[in-house]
Amino acid sequence: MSKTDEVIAKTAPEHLIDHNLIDRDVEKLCDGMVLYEKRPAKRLDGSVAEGLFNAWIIFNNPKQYNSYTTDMVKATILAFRRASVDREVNAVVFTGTGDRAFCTGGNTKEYAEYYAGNPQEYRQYMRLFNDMVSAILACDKPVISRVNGMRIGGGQEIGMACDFTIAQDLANFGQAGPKHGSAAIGGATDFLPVMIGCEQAMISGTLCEPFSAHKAARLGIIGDLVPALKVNGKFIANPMVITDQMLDEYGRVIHGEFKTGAALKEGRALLKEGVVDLSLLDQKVEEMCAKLLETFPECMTKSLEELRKPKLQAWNQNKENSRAWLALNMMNEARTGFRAFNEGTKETGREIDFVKLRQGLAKGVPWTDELIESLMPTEKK
Ligand SMILES: CC(C)(COP(=O)(O)OP(=O)(O)OC[C@H]1O[C@@H](n2cnc3c(N)ncnc32)[C@H](O)[C@@H]1OP(=O)(O)O)[C@@H](O)C(=O)NCCC(=O)NCCSC(=O)C1=CCCCC1=O
Repeated sequence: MSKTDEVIAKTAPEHLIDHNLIDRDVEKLCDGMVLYEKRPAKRLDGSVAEGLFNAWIIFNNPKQYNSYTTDMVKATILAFRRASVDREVNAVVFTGTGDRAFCTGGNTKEYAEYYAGNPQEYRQYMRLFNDMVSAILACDKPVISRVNGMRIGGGQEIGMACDFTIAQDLANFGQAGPKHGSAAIGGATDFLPVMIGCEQAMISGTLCEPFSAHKAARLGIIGDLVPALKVNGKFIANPMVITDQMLDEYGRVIHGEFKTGAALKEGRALLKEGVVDLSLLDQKVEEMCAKLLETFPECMTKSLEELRKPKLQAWNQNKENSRAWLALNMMNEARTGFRAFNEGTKETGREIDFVKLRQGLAKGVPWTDELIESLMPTEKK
């Protein structure tokens, strides 16, 4: 027994007060669609730090790209609270099941089939959503977004609320809002300008064009990335993205941009040949957890509190107005856009004809059920 072990044995209180909010398994709140696991924390040399853990909060809805349902949002709030007050927890790893998606945001089926046209219900949902973002930003432990696959829409928003992001390099990032009837005001419009500057934030928050993990690293949205594709037993960089060239012939930065034409075709073929292996991602995440472990805990929490302020201040300034606007928007554009995504298919497309809508609005047509119905992507475009 070391000297410190002796002191611990002598001075630890017999009874500890539990500061957790509710004493129920997170999994039970949402049919196992959010998992909460305590995994042994390790030192930098890889040895287990006995009695200490990292809390893994895992979205487990892979068939719907780990989009979150209302029950999952509730479970996530409580999971973050649990990790925040657990004395044994060093860091939180926030991730999703599988290798396709970290999270693609709110569950569009639920949006289309329950919340569409029901603003008072969506306002209540948005209370929960806002609490989920706030729970991440208020967690007393450092939060790492382990990006196992695409991080889109609300998924990108909750990802950006985290303190660190480590991604596998096949993952894409971006917003979905204005294409699907929403505005990216669940955190993106607050965090993006702070993280990547106003111009890039504007591009991401309005145009909804996905970008690669390599570009995300270049822009500064993520802290680190690792390769995930193994071809013939060897890790290679995402073959659908330009990773071996910085500039094009005109001096424009192209590193991290998606390949096009024949190069893209080749990249896709290579992707099919390989297998996705997230072991390097886990290694990097463990390494980050170990670095965080080897620090003073209260100084760590204070540093987090201070460094989160730019994000938190923007978020707190806007979140209530955003909630109210999003609720009312469920009467028309969200109602239309999320229904279109939910009812459309790969064949019909999952977006409305935006020009047709704009042509109607230019003539002053009101938002009627008939208008919405006419915009659904039922015919082949
Ligand atoms: C671009 C995509 C993320 C990926 O496209 P692709 O790779 O072509 O896959 P799909 O065939 O589209 O999807 C595969 C299956 O997953 C289902 N899916 C995907 N995303 C969701 C989701 N968010 N909710 C429910 N189900 C989802 C999809 O239906 C497919 O299943 P199927 O059985 O039909 O084969 C693309 O999937 C995409 O654009 N997804 C939707 C993104 C989105 O609109 N998210 C919501 C954004 S809004 C939001 O998150 C908000 C947060 C809080 C504030 C308010 C707000 O709006």
